[in-house]
Amino acid sequence: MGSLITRTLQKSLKRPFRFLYWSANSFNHKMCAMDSESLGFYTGRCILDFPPKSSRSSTWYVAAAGFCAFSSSLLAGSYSTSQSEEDSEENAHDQQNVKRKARVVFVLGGPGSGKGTQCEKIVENFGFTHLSAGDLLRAEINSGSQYGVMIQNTIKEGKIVPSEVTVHLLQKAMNGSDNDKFLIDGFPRNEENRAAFEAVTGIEPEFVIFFDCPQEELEKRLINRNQGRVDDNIDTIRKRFKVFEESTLPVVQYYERKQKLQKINGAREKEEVFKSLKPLFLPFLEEELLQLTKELLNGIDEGDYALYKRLCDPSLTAFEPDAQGHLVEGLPFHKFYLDMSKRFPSPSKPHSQVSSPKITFIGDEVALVTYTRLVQSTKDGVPCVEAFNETRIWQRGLDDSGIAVWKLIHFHKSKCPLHRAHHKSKGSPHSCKE
Ligand SMILES: Nc1ncnc2c1ncn2[C@@H]1O[C@H](COP(=O)(O)OP(=O)(O)OP(=O)(O)O)[C@@H](O)[C@H]1O
Ligand SMILES: Nc1ccn([C@@H]2O[C@H](COP(=O)(O)O)[C@@H](O)[C@H]2O)c(=O)n1
Repeated sequence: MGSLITRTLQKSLKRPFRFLYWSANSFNHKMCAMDSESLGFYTGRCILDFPPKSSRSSTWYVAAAGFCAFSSSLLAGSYSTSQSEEDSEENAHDQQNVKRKARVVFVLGGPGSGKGTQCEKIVENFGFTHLSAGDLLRAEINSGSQYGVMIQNTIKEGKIVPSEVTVHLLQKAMNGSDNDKFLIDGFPRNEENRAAFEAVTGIEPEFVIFFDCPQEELEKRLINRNQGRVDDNIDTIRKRFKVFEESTLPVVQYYERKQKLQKINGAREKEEVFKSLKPLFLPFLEEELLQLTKELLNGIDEGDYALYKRLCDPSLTAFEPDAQGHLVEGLPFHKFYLDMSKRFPSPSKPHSQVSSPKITFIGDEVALVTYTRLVQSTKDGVPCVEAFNETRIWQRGLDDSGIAVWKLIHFHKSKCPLHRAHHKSKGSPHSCKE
């Protein structure tokens, strides 16, 4: 086990290091030391108490980081495994990490500040997956986990569960999701949470939302929440406020210093709060629509009618050069061209690129994507390029299973005038229609 930890740490750091970490295969509060130069690994040497007396202790953060590099190699499995299992888990984990890099937004605020309520709205509108650290911990209790009793007691006391448990649950949930955009709610609750998450996942949040709300309002909301939570009683609520001030506010301040904090007044009506959140998430939506448009153009280049049908509304309307000034309705007109390109492929597949895109929203459910499309291909072995101005209108609606999806409802395509200087120069790409 020692060599696995040392290898894992060496691999991720590539420099000599000296680490402290706490024992991760039990909750016996043991701190250990490790030194990469001597490859020494000293277990059982108690250096710090757990939990730390001062949550600001820098040694403690180093300890958290050390532990996290260790626990990352144990991602999905149990905490005690054989050497070969460890190796394959390590590889599997590496592969999962290289598969994609998740983008994360942390959502913080006092207990009852509306984190869960607003996360639901963000999920509906901006395609994020919501991971509530509290919900994951409660699910762990209900799953009959060996840590269930410890988690239950910690929550009842309004205290913070050891980071190794919470980070493990978060990372498992992230790896089990097809999405790459996550709203992580109620996390990081303290500096150890923050350091552990960063060390294990290597992910820094895009930004951090902080709902600011006076305590009297929070207390009122929690007393009225009525969800049967063991911590929604006045005793635990007061303890949670204290933990929030002592442990979570320093994290909020950390992100403020890093200019990643988005402070939102959470003491307003739910809809008003959400209005302030929307501008923060619009860039993600713009990116999604641009990706969708590129996927569609790629499908057209490939002659992939199945993909075209999936992305377009059946009553799609279009103005395009091939329709000679007529408004085309429905998909059959487009199917003809896509089938033709499949049946009689040109010697070189066309390749479309999007230039100077601009995205405009009309309300929450309609977006215009305007750009110049450059289509590269070859004609008689000579590279040629055509340019089109295109506007595509996407509308969001629910699919058969009630999931929000964007569909193309209209497009307008017109050919750009030729660039004289460009197509005269010998040897450079020229218009296909020359
Ligand atoms: N802006 C608001 N105005 C009034 N009530 C609200 C508002 N936002 C949320 N609530 C209500 O307050 C209660 C707590 O909200 P919510 O569960 O979203 O808070 P939270 O921050 O996730 O809490 P916790 O940290 O305890 O999980 C809920 O009953 C919710 O309906
Ligand atoms: N990072 C976290 C998050 C939560 N907890 C524990 O769960 C309780 C409830 O959390 P909510 O986010 O649902 O309010 C919280 O009071 C903690 O006891 C945690 O330990 N670490």
